[in-house]
Amino acid sequence: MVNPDILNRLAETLAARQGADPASSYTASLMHKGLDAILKKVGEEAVETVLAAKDGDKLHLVREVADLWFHTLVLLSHQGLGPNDVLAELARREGISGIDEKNARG
Ligand SMILES: N=c1c2ncn([C@@H]3O[C@H](COP(=O)(O)OP(=O)(O)OP(=O)(O)O)[C@@H](O)[C@H]3O)c2ncn1[C@@H]1O[C@H](COP(=O)(O)O)[C@@H](O)[C@H]1O
Repeated sequence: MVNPDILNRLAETLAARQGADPASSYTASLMHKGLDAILKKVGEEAVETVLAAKDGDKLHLVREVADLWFHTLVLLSHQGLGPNDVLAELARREGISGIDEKNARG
């Protein structure tokens, strides 16, 4: 299994790209273009993910989801957020669903 720390390492790299010379990297260039350009990429990658899922090629799907995750991480970083904010929300929901299951069982 791949070490999940990759999300935090990538987030640190993305934070370092904020304000860097746009000519120095893809991420620095995208962040320099601003929120609308980042949102456009997130939308494109979401559509490409849907198309990959429909074509039945699992490697293609994994690569498109990686592109989508990467661009959502760029979005989070641009907004002063990071993967831990999303993981905390998922953990909170896991707690909620645990409570719901207990209630459902009576
Ligand atoms: N994980 C990624 C990553 N995933 C996807 N991409 C880029 O996202 C783009 C995907 O867009 P497209 O498929 O539409 O390809 P494109 O035509 O080149 O994109 P556009 O010019 O149309 O925007 C490609 O340029 C990919 O290289 C990524 N670019 C960088 N990273 C990581 O981010 C970190 C910082 O990267 P740099 O900013 O490049 O140093 C490094 O650790 C990289 O590994």
